[in-house]
Amino acid sequence: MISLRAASRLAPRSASVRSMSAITDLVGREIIDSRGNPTVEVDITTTDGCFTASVPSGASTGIYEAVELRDGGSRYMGKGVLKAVSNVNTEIKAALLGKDATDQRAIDDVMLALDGTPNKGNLGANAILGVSLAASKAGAADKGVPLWKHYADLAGNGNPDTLPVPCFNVINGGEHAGNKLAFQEFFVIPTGASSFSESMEIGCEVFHNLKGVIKKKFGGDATLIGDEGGFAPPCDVESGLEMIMEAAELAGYTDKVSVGLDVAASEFKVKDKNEYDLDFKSSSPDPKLLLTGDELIAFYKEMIEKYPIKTIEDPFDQDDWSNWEKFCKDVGTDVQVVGDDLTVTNPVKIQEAVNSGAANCLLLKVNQIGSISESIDAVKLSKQNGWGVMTSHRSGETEDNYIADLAVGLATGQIKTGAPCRGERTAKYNQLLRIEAQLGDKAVYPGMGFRTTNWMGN
Ligand SMILES: C=C(OP(=O)(O)O)C(=O)O
Ligand SMILES: [Mg+2]
Repeated sequence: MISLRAASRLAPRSASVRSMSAITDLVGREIIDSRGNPTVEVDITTTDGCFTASVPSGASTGIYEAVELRDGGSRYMGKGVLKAVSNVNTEIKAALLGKDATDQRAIDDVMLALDGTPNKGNLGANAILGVSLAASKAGAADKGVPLWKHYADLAGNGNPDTLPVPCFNVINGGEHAGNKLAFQEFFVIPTGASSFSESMEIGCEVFHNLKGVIKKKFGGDATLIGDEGGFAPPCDVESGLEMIMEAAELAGYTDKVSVGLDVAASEFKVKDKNEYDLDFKSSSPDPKLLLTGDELIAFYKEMIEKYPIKTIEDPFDQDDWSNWEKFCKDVGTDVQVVGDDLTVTNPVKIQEAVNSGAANCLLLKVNQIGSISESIDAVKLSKQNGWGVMTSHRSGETEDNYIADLAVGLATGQIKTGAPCRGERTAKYNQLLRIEAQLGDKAVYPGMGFRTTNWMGN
């Protein structure tokens, strides 16, 4: 026989009978991320149960991101997060016990006030975000709805139906791999698929064929993988794009895929010069690979002519506004120009980029800003200004899969969460397959329409 408590979970509670879901306990702990570095995990207990969330961490972090509190010292080579954990277990816990987990904005506001800095430097964005995420899971459970629906409700986005187009990062370079490749991420994007599940099939088949292409060209050692599960061959930018298209052709999907790049150019801008060093990982850099901003723009345009590139992220350094503006003005109608280090999921930075026309898409990384409510604000501001939004993981990840729900709930239309391998990446893709099944016939896959999705919020 089904218990009353279990029965109550099967149907959404109506607003009139729903009681407040008070937080009765809050516990932070240190766990390990996909790179073997400590990160914060938080349990929130309410009358509905215990809800756990964990916080990701970047390697090519933007200088304007909210503060990720690390302990310093010798433990875990200075990367411990016991200070952030202690902030969860003391100050944040004391402030939130008894608060309603369904009132996400109030919970986040309490923590922002408690921190009292513009960049979460006191409590740590990693402490605040862990609690914010766990609270969102508790809130969804209290309402008896899936997490993606709860996120949609928090954003005023009605009943979302749109799965994101996955940007599979199948070649890793930059700070995410030990190869010579300067650009950080090379995406194969199944824009011609007719459903999310078909996009997974295409992504996986291209990925497997790419392994063969790389092995033939560079040998088996070159098929080792980088931080996000993509291959890390000793190739240059153009041959990376070429090999992805060759793999797509071998898999029979030339007409169904586009490609994209995350250049992560802040990592190789030459300090105080309008120059970018595309050989920055070499001990004796090749001077021919030192490009000015204009030369880099010319190179991007040449690649856009030759390959079906639909999106380019961080083409320039986070402070190089003039090159961003020039580039976006030139190519922004046809190609998505994505702000990551430039905008750091921060409404102030996004507004600056909107005003100057430096980008036309937000990369949504919740730990750059440090709370769910502020992430929703960032998405709303971007959408209101006609931007695209790409939901993103970090290069250091955990098994937590909430970004899949966030991508659907906020109708971002696109997601990047690595290659279709490694558990911390597949956790997100597999959750999207589950959500697609939950939506059934209603599920929409935007394909080429990934830049402008059905957004019901305001
Ligand atoms: C996911 C990325 O890498 P990281 O998490 O290292 O910033 C990125 O730059 O978009
Ligand atoms: Mg990036």
